[in-house]
Amino acid sequence: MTTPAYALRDGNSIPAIGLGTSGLDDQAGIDAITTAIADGYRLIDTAYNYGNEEAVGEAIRRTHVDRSDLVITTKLPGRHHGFDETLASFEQSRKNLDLDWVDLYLIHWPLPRVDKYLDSWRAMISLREKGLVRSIGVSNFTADMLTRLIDETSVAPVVNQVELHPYFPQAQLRAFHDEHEIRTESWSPLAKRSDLMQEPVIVELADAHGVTPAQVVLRWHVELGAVPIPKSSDAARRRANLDVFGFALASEEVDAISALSRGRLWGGDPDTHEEF
Ligand SMILES: NC(=O)C1=CN([C@@H]2O[C@H](COP(=O)(O)OP(=O)(O)OC[C@H]3O[C@@H](n4cnc5c(N)ncnc54)[C@H](OP(=O)(O)O)[C@@H]3O)[C@@H](O)[C@H]2O)C=CC1
Ligand SMILES: O=C(O)C(=O)[C@@H](O)[C@H](O)C(=O)CO
Repeated sequence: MTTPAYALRDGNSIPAIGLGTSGLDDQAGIDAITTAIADGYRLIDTAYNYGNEEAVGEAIRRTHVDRSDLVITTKLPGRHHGFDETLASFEQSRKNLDLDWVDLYLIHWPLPRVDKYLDSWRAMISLREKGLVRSIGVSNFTADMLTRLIDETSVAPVVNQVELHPYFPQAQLRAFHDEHEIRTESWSPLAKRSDLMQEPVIVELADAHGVTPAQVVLRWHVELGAVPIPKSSDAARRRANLDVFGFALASEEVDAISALSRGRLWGGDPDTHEEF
């Protein structure tokens, strides 16, 4: 199954859907990620703080898919913000993954109180110039934080990975992304541990299109131009999550799903949330 891809502002590309790996650890994680790649996933999302970069690296070694066909994302943890600290942290992630390069490197959380994300961004620019990272981006950044990065360095992130699902559509931030050629990536795209899959509008659209509620939700992300990275420990559900390019949602159906908006599901306000 070939997944469509989007061109990024830096000349690279990103698949239109990826695999989230938070919680896919140890041998079970290796097996899940290896199977997911064999089933067609080409974008794999991990982070230093997930503690599974080694598992992702082992899955890449086991797969028969060419390394250059994969987009591997990892993220800088909050405790390693700062120029030199970022360079050292990246090197640790690269060794954990056992890769010659990382395709997409993100600042995991901005930590504005610490106020070192600009130093880290400058370090990430240098990593890209050295060819150790193909693309650089951020996660959980606000429009004001993105504007600061652009104004101070003239280098815009190619991606901002943010909490995004029908309960939290982030229309204003997505509009800012579109205006600045920043690709929106959706974390927790299925609004894990919520009642989203039982929402009547989701169930009715799933019946109308002959797909599952989760496929309706993931197609909603695609219609918005966002890149969802759903995580599943189950092979059948991972394959179903990937299979969302054989149908479309009309604009009024997209709007009906977006009307479920009610705010963040967790306390992840970028201006105050701190993860180190
Ligand atoms: N940058 C950041 O700050 C953050 C990044 N992330 C990234 O986003 C990824 C995805 O987000 P995550 O928080 O894991 O949650 P998701 O929104 O992807 O939901 C995952 C949950 O949904 C279930 N699920 C998956 N597929 C289906 C399906 N087809 N039908 C029904 N249930 C399904 C999974 O259960 P099961 O496994 O049993 O299928 C799991 O419990 C993470 O793995 C991580 O990579 C997440 C949070 C923050
Ligand atoms: O999973 C991630 O990448 C995270 O950053 C999480 O800790 C995230 O903050 C979350 O799950 C919020 O509930």
